[in-house]
Amino acid sequence: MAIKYGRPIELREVSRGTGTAVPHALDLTVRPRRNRKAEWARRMVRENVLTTDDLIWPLFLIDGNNKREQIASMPGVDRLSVDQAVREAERAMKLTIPCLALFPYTDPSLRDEEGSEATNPDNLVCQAVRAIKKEFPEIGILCDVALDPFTSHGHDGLISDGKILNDETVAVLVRQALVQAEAGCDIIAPSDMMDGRVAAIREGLDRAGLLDVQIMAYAAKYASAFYGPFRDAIGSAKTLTGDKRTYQMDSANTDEALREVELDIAEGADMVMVKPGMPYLDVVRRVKDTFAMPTFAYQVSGEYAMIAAASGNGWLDGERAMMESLLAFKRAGADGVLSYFAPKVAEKLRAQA
Ligand SMILES: NCc1[nH]cc(CCC(=O)O)c1CC(=O)O
Ligand SMILES: [Mg+2]
Repeated sequence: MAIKYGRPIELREVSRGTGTAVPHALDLTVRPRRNRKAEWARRMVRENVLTTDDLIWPLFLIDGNNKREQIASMPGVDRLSVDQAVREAERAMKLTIPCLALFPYTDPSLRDEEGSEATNPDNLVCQAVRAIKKEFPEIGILCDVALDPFTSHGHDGLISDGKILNDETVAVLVRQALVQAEAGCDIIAPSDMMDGRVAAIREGLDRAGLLDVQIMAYAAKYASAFYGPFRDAIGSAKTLTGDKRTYQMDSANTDEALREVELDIAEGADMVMVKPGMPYLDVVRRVKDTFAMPTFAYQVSGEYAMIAAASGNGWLDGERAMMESLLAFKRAGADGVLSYFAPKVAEKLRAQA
């Protein structure tokens, strides 16, 4: 007897010989629709749920006071001055969103070839970390580690003769991670895709006595067209020369993602991430099944923009598409999702509760 999904499928071939009392009814023993017949029944058999605990909310920062600047390619998302970011942290607390992720728009006058503003202990990100932690010590803060918000060329690393220098970049990333951790950041999230940076950052943190600072590695990060609106948001789209394909992954590969994740775990990552999200759900599933690590997905700016734009044009029910897109990450095995929809989702979940 063939067993498929643990169920003896030939049983239903056996004639019941009893028929049905209803005229024209098919003689079906199994009718999957029974379990979908009412809201209570659907709730009862539901396999995956999305909660506010699954959300990490990325915020964009800008210098100034009481300032909110719209980002054209991300309708509904603003760049925020530090005081406004603190207000959003308060909103996150009320909505029980566990963690914020911070990304700076660096003033062009502060960008240079080496991205030196990245290691300034008083840069915008560090200011925001301190300000948020002062008022809301209970909320988690994740800081991205990479040089692209700070370099004049928009790349994540140092460049020489048009080449991204791996090991020299890693040394700078360690210093960037240290200033962020010293400002009070809880999770260091290297998004640069240099080889060996997780081990180097772990060692740097440990030597500084920052033993409890976690590392969430952007372990399988692909060279993607879906980062476009993010690069508008942090102001690197116009200055970026070339592309990032010598360090970010080729979208054709999944075995390579497993090797990248394995290395980052061996180097000391506490959590791993797959990015982008929706076009890479197969990778999320493979990573979760292979390593059983806390696994996150980043629903990136382009994914947000697609849903927001279609919704703005009346082509999609934006709220339903948002909820469905986030539940898909849970189904694929993700433990959580970085999403620009985080506050909207949390509000929706609260309204449903
Ligand atoms: N290294 C920086 C970084 N960190 C997060 C994103 C993208 C996030 C998004 O698109 O929402 C990027 C962009 C990039 O690698 O070019
Ligand atoms: Mg790697």
